[in-house]
Amino acid sequence: MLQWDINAQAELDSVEAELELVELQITELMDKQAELTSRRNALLQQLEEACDAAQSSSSSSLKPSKADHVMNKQEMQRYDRRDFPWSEKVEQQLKDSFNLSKFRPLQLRAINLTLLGKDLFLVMPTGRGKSLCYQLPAVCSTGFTLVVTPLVSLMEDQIMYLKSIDVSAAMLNASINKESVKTVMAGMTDVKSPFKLLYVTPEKIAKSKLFMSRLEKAYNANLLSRIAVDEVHCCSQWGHDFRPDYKLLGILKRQFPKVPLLGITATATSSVLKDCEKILCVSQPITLTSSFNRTNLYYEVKNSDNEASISDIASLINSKYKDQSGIVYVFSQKDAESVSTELQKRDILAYPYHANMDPQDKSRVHHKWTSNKIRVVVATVAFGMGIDKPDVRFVIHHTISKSIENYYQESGRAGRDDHPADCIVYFGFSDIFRISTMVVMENTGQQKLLQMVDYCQNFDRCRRSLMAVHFDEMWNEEGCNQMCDTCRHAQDCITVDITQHARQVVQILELAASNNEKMTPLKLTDAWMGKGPAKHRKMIQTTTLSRLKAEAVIVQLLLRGYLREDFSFTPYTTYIYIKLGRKAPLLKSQAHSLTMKMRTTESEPAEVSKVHIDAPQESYSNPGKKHYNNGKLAGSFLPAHIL
Ligand SMILES: Nc1ncnc2c1ncn2[C@H]1C[C@H](O)[C@@H](COP(=O)(O)OP(=O)(O)OP(=O)(O)O)O1
Ligand SMILES: [Mg+2]
Ligand SMILES: [Zn+2]
Repeated sequence: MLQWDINAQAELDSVEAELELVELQITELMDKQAELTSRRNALLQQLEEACDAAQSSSSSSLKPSKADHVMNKQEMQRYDRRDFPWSEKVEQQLKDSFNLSKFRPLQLRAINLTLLGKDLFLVMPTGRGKSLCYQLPAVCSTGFTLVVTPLVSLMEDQIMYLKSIDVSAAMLNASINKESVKTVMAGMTDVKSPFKLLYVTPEKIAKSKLFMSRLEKAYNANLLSRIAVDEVHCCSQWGHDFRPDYKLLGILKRQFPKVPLLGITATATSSVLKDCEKILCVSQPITLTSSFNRTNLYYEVKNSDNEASISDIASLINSKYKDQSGIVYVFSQKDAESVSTELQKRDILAYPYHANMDPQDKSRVHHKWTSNKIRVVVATVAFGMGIDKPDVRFVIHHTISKSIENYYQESGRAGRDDHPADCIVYFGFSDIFRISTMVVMENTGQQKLLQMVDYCQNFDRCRRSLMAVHFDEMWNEEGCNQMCDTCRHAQDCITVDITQHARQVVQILELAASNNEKMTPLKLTDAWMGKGPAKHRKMIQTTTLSRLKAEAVIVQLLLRGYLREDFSFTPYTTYIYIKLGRKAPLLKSQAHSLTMKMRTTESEPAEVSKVHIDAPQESYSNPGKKHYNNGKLAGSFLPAHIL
């Protein structure tokens, strides 16, 4: 090869490397642009609402100009009025049948809107009383309300409750005998309406032609007064609990267009709701969303270390939560059994609950816990929808949830009585990968899991604000009131420069790749800490960080795209390896630096170099300019402990 060719090749390589860096920086900036645009739009909307408020207070009439589904707050308030033709009956039933003295936020508005015949999506936090929004209209209307519910146990609980307050209700599901099915089917077209609510599973609508034809008859006789779809997020595969049969529910609105539909959920982002709108064939429903913020819940994340965390959980239950009720969520059936045994050994009345138990055993545990005969249920996600015990004082996650939606829903079972309650997650490095193998085949499983990991590892922002962003809610800094560990212990965190650590990790992975070797998360951490096989330690800078901090750095690099997970499947198991992520090449630049917030309250002080508190999270400084952190030159290849 000519000298000229060699020079040209070298220059081409360097230009290509630089181009790649520029492209990554453009992607970063575009992400930032998207974030700022969405913030600007939110602020513009806020301003517009403030202007509307000022205008409507200066004129007595409400503007009728906009379509219902895009009404602003002030226009919506007209549906809180108590002078509708049905208002008197609604108030009377609230007190006499439901034994409640007043409405909670948004309940009256939802009830008025559905009684006006509007299609409605209602997004309200867990335990805030969504069921009343279709139960009360049902008793105030002629005919019956069809309620689609995902679980038989959920409908059984509701029917038991309605019976106890003398509201007639019926259900149809696979466990009902033929005779009862006949009676219910006849009741559907009986003008005397022997039941006000009819609960069915989505399968019934998707698969039973006989049922659909009875429904048609009831519709033609004006006896189908309303359709409520509970846990409506199950329609969308972007939601956290997708149920294939929910996808077929569009038939309801297509066949019964005049019947108002009410979709209900505690957890749905706006894109999930848009998807549900399409699937259910409702055009432009009004969406009522109440704040996701449960002000009485204290959110906290602790580091998990298997044995130690069980002892920690037990001593919390035996001290702070003495004689109180709670739930400990675990990852698997095996964990449910082993953790409950460990808690029992420590004198705690704890029972396991998981999907593989007999239905009778499940309802026995549920019932004993509800009636305070046992204190703690150690449960998998199978202990889910429909749990309505008001005085749950703690929900502890022994293992992280697989998404923020799941976590919000599971932790939301605490404090339904509005008294203070704690929601604690034990976050462990290896748990990320245990769950990863479980969700890898799900559409957005990996992305959702990483959002949950970010919730646990982020000491920069209030835990509530992270949830707010997730649920597209505008966040007001005062909304937390020190009711999360990040806000309460902000002084226990410092910003640390992890650039050198990141480079060491990348170096290990490069070395492994050159030896054709795959690194599991455990192998990688071991090699970096100078443990494990000697060949991994050759020629690499081992770290002086504690294991906990080394793991935290690796997680941070995963979250920010410097590392990525790589899966390998066998018929029996799934293996996870760590590989370089798309941002890893950025670390080649001396000017690139990377910081993260770490807790100082762990067993030893952070051994990494501190940086000025308001330094940027990641910076692309001018390569010609030196980048100083606390007087130290960042970006040099000195070993971490010297920095
Ligand atoms: N206006 C009210 N005043 C006092 N208590 C109420 C009111 N409305 C409902 N409740 C009670 C009844 C229930 O015990 C509890 C939870 O109601 P429920 O309808 O089951 O919640 P939900 O459907 O919003 O929660 P989930 O998301 O868990 O299903 O709140
Ligand atoms: Mg509910
Ligand atoms: Zn907070």
